[in-house]
Amino acid sequence: MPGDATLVFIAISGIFAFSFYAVLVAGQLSLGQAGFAAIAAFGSATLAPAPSQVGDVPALLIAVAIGMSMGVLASIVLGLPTMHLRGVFLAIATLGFAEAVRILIINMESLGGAQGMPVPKVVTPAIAWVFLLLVAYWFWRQGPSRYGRALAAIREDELAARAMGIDVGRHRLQVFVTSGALAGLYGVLWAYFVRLIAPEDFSFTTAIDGLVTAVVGGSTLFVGPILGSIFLTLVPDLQRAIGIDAGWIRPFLASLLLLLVILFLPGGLASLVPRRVRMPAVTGTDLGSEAAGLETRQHPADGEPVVRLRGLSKDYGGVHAVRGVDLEVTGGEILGLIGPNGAGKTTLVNMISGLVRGTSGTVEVLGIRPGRTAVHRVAAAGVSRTFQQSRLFPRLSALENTLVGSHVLTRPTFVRRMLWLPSARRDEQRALQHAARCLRRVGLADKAAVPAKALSYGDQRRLEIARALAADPSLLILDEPAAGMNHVEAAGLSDLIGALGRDGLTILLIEHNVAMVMRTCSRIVVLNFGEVIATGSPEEVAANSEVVEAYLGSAEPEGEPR
Ligand SMILES: Nc1ncnc2c1ncn2[C@@H]1O[C@H](COP(=O)(O)OP(=O)(O)OP(=O)(O)O)[C@@H](O)[C@H]1O
Repeated sequence: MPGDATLVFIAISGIFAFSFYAVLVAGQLSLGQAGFAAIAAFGSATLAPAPSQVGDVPALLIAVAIGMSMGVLASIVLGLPTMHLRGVFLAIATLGFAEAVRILIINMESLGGAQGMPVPKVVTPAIAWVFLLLVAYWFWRQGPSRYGRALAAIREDELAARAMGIDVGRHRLQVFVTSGALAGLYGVLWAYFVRLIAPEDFSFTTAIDGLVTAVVGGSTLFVGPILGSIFLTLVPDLQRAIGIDAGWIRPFLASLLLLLVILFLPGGLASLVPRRVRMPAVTGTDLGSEAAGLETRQHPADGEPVVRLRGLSKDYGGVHAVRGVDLEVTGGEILGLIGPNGAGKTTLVNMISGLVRGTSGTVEVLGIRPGRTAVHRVAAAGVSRTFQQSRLFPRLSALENTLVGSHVLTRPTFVRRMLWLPSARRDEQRALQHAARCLRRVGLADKAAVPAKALSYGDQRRLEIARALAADPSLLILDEPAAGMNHVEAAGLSDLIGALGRDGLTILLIEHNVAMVMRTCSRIVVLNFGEVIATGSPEEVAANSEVVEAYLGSAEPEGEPR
């Protein structure tokens, strides 16, 4: 049976690991937690009333409130200027912050300098574990909520998450602040347990310990940090039990484990825990938001303008990718966009969905101005898309991918899930049913539980469509959805697109499979060297000599020029 100190260390290292987990679930690597913990530890020890005055538990609770608030404040101050940084750049910037805090504290006489300051010992195993369980509860409820899924989507593919209507900047700051609050909690619990806190307690190695614990335990399932902490805290105990008392063994083992986990078990120990994906029973096939009981969306009526481009151009240095395109797409149209490789098709739809800003000209889509409006707002307005190179969330199941697609239609559920309110369950159930219907519509109902990365290429293309459909879009943009599909699959896809069009959806289809475009679209626009060279019905376009010369002339016998 582990001793009291071991129990406390497991709990508080677990909390510290959760402060890394909080950001890792959103794919963010930050190493400033030791700095937040130091600010919270020294701040609360200085400002909170003494336990002898107000009692142990009240003193600790006040210290926790002070420490966590300081962690939140510090993370906002650090987060605002650094949130645009990604990957290793954010890690370096936050590490620099933590070191600056440590050096500042060493030089502050009032905080005891390098010697540190004494703090009364108040934390017991019971107190530490109550805090750990509260934190674990938070992440348990967060995981399958709309917020938790949005974070997982950001981790898997930030650009695709934006295109699904997720406000990536806000979510990244939120997890950073959560991480600051938890690091603050860790700092206070540490201070009120070890009796003497010193700046060295919050050094670079402390941060690495927390990170290793989170990564070894697993950064995609909430039990990960607890597993990691139990494992790594018990190593010294085990060493002592078998009579090896060398101090280097724990850091050595931790580093070795980190290497092994990264190489062979990227999901950490938590990935050994089996996960369930519940496929809800589905009724009906209507994919509209109203039918799904989700936020309702008003689609443009037939003939109403959906997209209006005026003199739209995009230059990349000397490359004129798109030149002076004028185009209107109206409600209920299935518009095909064809042209040779490099003609500017993807650049054009990137401008329509707001991913790329035009060099000149105007874009108006569903009453908003993509390029001047954040990508997630364009998605929220009803523009949904697939990508030329599949951009699914690889480690999420097909059902979860589709649920993320419904982000813009669903209401937040995290806080209500924490409070166990029935309305949250109801909302989640509706979202699940809607997602399941979208999967069924594209023929993937039996693949709901399969991670996107394990699907066949054709299924991945279909899943992208299901994910885009889940937003109940007013404009659906499909960028080469049939690429890599065989003739039978492409014909099935063409039927699906036709059926969606008959349901009133406005669709913009980029495709090199000309036979499919001719069969599916009501109107076709042909681009060549960034310019529109023809617009008209499939028959008109097929008969246009300029189009035949620029593109169709190179058609292979089966009608699939590349
Ligand atoms: N980010 C970028 N930076 C520089 N040049 C770019 C960029 N994106 C596209 N281009 C160039 O713009 C031109 C149009 O590219 P785009 O991908 O839009 O064509 P496309 O018609 O979609 O081609 P494909 O059929 O091969 O997908 C090409 O010459 C391409 O090299």
